Amino acid sequence: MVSATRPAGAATVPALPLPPCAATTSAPLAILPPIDVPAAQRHMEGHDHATRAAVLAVMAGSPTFRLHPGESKEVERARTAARWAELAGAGLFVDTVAAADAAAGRAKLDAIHETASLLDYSLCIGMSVHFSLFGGSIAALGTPAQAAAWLPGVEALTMRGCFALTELGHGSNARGVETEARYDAAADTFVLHTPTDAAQKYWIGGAATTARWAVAFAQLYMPGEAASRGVHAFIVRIREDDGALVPGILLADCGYKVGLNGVDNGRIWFSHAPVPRGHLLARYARVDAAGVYTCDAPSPDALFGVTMSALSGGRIGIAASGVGQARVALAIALRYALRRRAFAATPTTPETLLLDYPMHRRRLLPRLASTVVHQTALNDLKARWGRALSAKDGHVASCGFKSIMTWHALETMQVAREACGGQGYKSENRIGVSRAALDISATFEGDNTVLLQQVTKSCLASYARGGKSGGRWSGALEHLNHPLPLPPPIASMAFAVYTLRRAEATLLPRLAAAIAASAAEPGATPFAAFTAHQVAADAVAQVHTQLLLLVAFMSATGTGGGGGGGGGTARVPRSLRPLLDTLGTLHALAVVDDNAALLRVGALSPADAAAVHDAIDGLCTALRPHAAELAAVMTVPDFLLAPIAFDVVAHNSRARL
Ligand SMILES: Cc1cc2nc3c(=O)[nH]c(=O)nc-3n(C[C@H](O)[C@H](O)[C@H](O)COP(=O)(O)OP(=O)(O)OC[C@H]3O[C@@H](n4cnc5c(N)ncnc54)[C@H](O)[C@@H]3O)c2cc1C
Repeated sequence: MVSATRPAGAATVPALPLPPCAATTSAPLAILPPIDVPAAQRHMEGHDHATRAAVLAVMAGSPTFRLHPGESKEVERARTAARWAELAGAGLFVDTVAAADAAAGRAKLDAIHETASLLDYSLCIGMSVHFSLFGGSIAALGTPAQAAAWLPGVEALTMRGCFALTELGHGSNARGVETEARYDAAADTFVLHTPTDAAQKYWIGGAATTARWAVAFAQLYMPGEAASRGVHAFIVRIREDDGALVPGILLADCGYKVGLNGVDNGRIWFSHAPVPRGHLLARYARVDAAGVYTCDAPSPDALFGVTMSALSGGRIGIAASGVGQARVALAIALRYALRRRAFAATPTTPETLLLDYPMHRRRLLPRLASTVVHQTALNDLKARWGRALSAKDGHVASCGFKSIMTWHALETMQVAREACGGQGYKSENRIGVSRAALDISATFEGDNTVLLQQVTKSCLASYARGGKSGGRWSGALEHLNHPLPLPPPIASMAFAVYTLRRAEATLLPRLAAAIAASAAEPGATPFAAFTAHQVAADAVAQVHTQLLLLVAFMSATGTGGGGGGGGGTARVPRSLRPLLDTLGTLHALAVVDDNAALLRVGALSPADAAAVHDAIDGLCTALRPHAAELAAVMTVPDFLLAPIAFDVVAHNSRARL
């Protein structure tokens, strides 16, 4: 995607000059002081700025990182591998998964994955399967001795791994995987076996060609026992270092996908494959030299919960890649809308810039505002992860944020591609191709719909706990203890918080009562009782997650009155407050406008709904003069944009044929 009309790649994020045709055809007054773009870009990046700059420098400086859409999966895989090797060659992975300071190592890795994802989602996912899922499983589920033995090889890429949880027959219901690990006391090994074709491991990133090792999840059977001790994780060699097959392992390629073809997803069958006893990741459950099994969790179900929640940090990475790609799409679409003209009022007047159409602003600017809010809330979550956040709150936030943010990103990319018209459909203009790759983010690392059920279940548990303690609720449900105050002004974040809380105060007790009534029916199970009310449960999760997001943004930025009790980091420079206040308000209005449940439960009156709807147009119009700066706030270097973000006519000139 090298273009004579585009600037050569730059290692740092440049300030975006206002294009000459960005003058408005109508001229609304600016509501903000000039935006402090460099400060806003640092805010969007959040952390590890030097690492991000180093990744960008490698990407900008190497022909390996130029884009070539439409290649075969073999060529794409080879290119992804070459890109990964160049990043490794630049020493970027030193002090990541094997770092003495695990939190700093994780933050550095996040920065590398997020920056790579701006260019190539396959590169991001290939790396994150190896480092965060394979290495992350060893770190989270292994003993300190296992971590010390294996993580240096993971970091140095001498122990290439994949993450083998999903089976053809069991994806979302990972607890139901059928792969067996039977402990053989005489040989002091586990024997891994795939009992049926439905139990083959499926979609395993890296398994088709690159991985030499897998963390494989299997039901553990101890000698003489018919019942499984639950799902356990094993480190299994699936190929020799030279790529040769190993006995007992059969591997196959998943073939072409809708996108993400730079990742070699594969299938794995185990055929009575022996695995040394010391290769069971043994932080929470173990078999000792005498063949005795012990587990720190009270039941196989509890062990599964601990095992999966240890991995929930990976969902934050998926959310972050989504937000990053929404930023790229918005930067491209906004810049295009500041150059492209269509229709004139009279034959003698210039045609109108796309961004001077109210509808065009309405499609792009609320999404841009939400993208900034999501990025801020995510940066705040990462800063608090493992420190000022309980495991339960982290799990809820990671499930909810991943779902809302990846759906938002996918819709935003679709809108951005349409906003660029036919040019948006051209591969070289990136948005559609990136959207196809990102599409999978809605269903992997936890299917979004299923993840939102986790959010609701946690809300229901907290609600029941509060009820049992005499109607005293805590944490995110603390607002249920107080009557709601008078409604704040409509064009404010506080109004959205007020409205979402009103809705939650109705939806959650109503759902709890409905599930309790179903559970009291003869022969009912907790599963059936919850399932009967899944649709209402989804509305609770949507409202709860939007609240978490907005409150996190307000407390992390000190805007909108602080947001009522979020544990945010509030470190943003003063110069950014007006921008963040305005974008936060626009996002808040859009959330209320989009959520029909608020009207259904009477948390929002039809008159207020109409006022919210109109206020969005007002803010979009007012932000119009800042559009070029807002495109720069998306923090995408020029070399990661697309030809349509520059002079599309020059790029397509006859002279360049
Ligand atoms: C490109 C790609 C890469 C992947 N990489 C890996 C990897 O490296 N390692 C790995 O282990 N896995 C990987 N996966 C697998 C991925 O994690 C699973 O696809 C995911 O968990 C969903 O499982 P499933 O595909 O079986 O869908 P299903 O679980 O069959 O879901 C299908 C649909 O049913 C709905 N549904 C399911 N249960 C419920 C319910 N209780 N209530 C309401 N609706 C429900 C879901 O919302 C979804 O829409 C990858 C998948 C892909 C496509």
